[in-house]
Amino acid sequence: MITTELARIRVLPVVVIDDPRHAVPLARALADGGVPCAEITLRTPAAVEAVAAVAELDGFLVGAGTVLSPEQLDRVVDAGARFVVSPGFSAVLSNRASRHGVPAIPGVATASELMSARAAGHTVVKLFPAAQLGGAALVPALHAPFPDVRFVPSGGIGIGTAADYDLDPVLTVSTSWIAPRDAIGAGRFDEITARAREFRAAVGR
Ligand SMILES: O=C(O)C(=O)C[C@H](O)[C@H](O)COP(=O)(O)O
Repeated sequence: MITTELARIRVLPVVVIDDPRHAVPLARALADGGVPCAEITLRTPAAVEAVAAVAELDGFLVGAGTVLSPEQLDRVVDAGARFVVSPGFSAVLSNRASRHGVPAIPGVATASELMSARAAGHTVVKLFPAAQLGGAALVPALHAPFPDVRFVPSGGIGIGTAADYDLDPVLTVSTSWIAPRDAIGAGRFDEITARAREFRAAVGR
């Protein structure tokens, strides 16, 4: 199962790719650092091509992020995305993902949003933007009334706070800290491998 794989890897790098030719070296750099997965955000025109390139790699789990519309969802699933992530919850996206049989991880920022997502069948949600909402303390607070839910905290989490999120209800920790956009653009893949290793060590297990 995808969520089991994400939980095992324990870190989900969020990446913004400007040039699709960077996608495969980036994926290899992350895997070399012990983090064989990525969420490629649909924030650049290169994103769908980047998903398709990385989907060809054995042993690498690629998802798409910043999925805002059903049309985008169709496109990334066609390109080979194995899971989709959104900053918020949308029933339309949720239905579309189920139709494709692809796991969707919607973002929630409040208990009400979590109730909507749960009513649509989601038991894995992204907690976004985690740091700005109050940080790691939010996880046990929201987990108490929703013990069946696991969280993917995302937003403002860097190496300084990564260890705070090493909590049982956390499925995996999402961060753009590992692969900054400028490092990808400049081809500093060794640096990305080192950051992957460092962040992975910080979230434990
Ligand atoms: O829009 C989405 O679907 C997203 O994926 C949002 C990202 O999870 C965060 O933007 C990552 O936050 P930073 O680690 O602070 O950069």
